Amino acid sequence: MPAAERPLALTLGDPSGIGPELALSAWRLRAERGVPPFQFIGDPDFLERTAHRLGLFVPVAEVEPDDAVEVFSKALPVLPLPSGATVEATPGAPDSANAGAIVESITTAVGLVRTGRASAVVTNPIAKFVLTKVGFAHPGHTEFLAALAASPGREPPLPVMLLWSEMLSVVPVTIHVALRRVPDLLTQALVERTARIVEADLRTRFGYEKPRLVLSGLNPHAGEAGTMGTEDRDVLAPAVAALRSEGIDIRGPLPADTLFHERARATYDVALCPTHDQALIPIKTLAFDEGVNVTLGLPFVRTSPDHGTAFDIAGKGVARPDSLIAALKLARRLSASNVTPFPVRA
Ligand SMILES: NC(=O)C1=CN([C@@H]2O[C@H](COP(=O)(O)OP(=O)(O)OC[C@H]3O[C@@H](n4cnc5c(N)ncnc54)[C@H](O)[C@@H]3O)[C@@H](O)[C@H]2O)C=CC1
Ligand SMILES: NCC(=O)COP(=O)(O)O
Repeated sequence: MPAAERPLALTLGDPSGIGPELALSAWRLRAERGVPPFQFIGDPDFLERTAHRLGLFVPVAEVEPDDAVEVFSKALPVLPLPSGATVEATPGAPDSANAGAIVESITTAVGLVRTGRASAVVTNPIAKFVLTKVGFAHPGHTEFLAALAASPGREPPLPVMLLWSEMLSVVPVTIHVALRRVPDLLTQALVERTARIVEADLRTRFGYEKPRLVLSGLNPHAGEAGTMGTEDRDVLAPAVAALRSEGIDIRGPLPADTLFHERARATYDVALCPTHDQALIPIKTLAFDEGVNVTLGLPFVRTSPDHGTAFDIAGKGVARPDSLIAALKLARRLSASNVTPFPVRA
């Protein structure tokens, strides 16, 4: 089935967070905002109760994956979890009892893409600590999806987190790790592998002819010639030189503090940053409602809103669906382009 005829697979996320209500809002705005057809993967009764509690009229329809697109104009299609797991959740009160359902929703979404019954995975936010508490071994979706994408007996692909918006796109080279571990993890090989994936995916998935990359420094003033830290000079600069010798358009390391003002942003398409917050603070400042988290380096398309579970506002009916809608629309666009899909299994 061509990607355009397949629904997106939208995961449950943390049911105590804002994800389920955002799914309801996105469905209600489907015509007005051009939201592509999606199916929510979770407990249909839970979603119905969520709509009722918020006073929203949203018909929820339990579907088989192949019926979701047809149903979407009339009702919000929900694919129950294959195990039959049900979900009970109090807004703003995360409970690890739901960890199984949260994870099953993600694995089911990937399975649907793998078998050609969904065009892409769109994830609702999860709170990492809720899963970690019950032994989940992955620090976030990004790393878990890479593990799910691994071929039997092979190393998982290196997943790359891209936060994308019309105004700015950024990539944290190290992702969900403590700051004190960054200098050890930030190797020349990691920078080079990350940049190659970014360059290739921006070209083949996003349609940039020759993407312009920059790399921000790790230390103040990009190390000030080695006097404020040596990583910029000894690790980042050699990585940039190697990548440039391969024909990749990348500059740096450049001081991080002057990389995100308007004139600087006009000189590149994506900024790679050594740490999570160096990358995510500028985009969440400039484009919190429009930003989309995209995992590059996978054999399928995965997007997500840029924000988290927002437990402080869950259940209050004030959460903005803009970033989820942007994530659904970008997933549709990327899955319609020339991506190498999973081999379709019968
Ligand atoms: N893709 C994912 O699964 C992500 C998950 N998280 C998780 O979310 C949890 C909470 O993280 P925080 O740092 O508090 O970030 P957060 O994004 O959940 O909330 C930060 C602030 O932004 C507000 N906010 C977030 N989304 C909003 C929306 N759609 N409309 C209106 N206001 C919104 C919240 O009310 C809060 O004041 C963490 O446990 C983290 O692990 C965080 C980022 C992404
Ligand atoms: N801060 C971004 C974030 O935590 C998203 O992580 P992931 O769950 O998409 O890996």
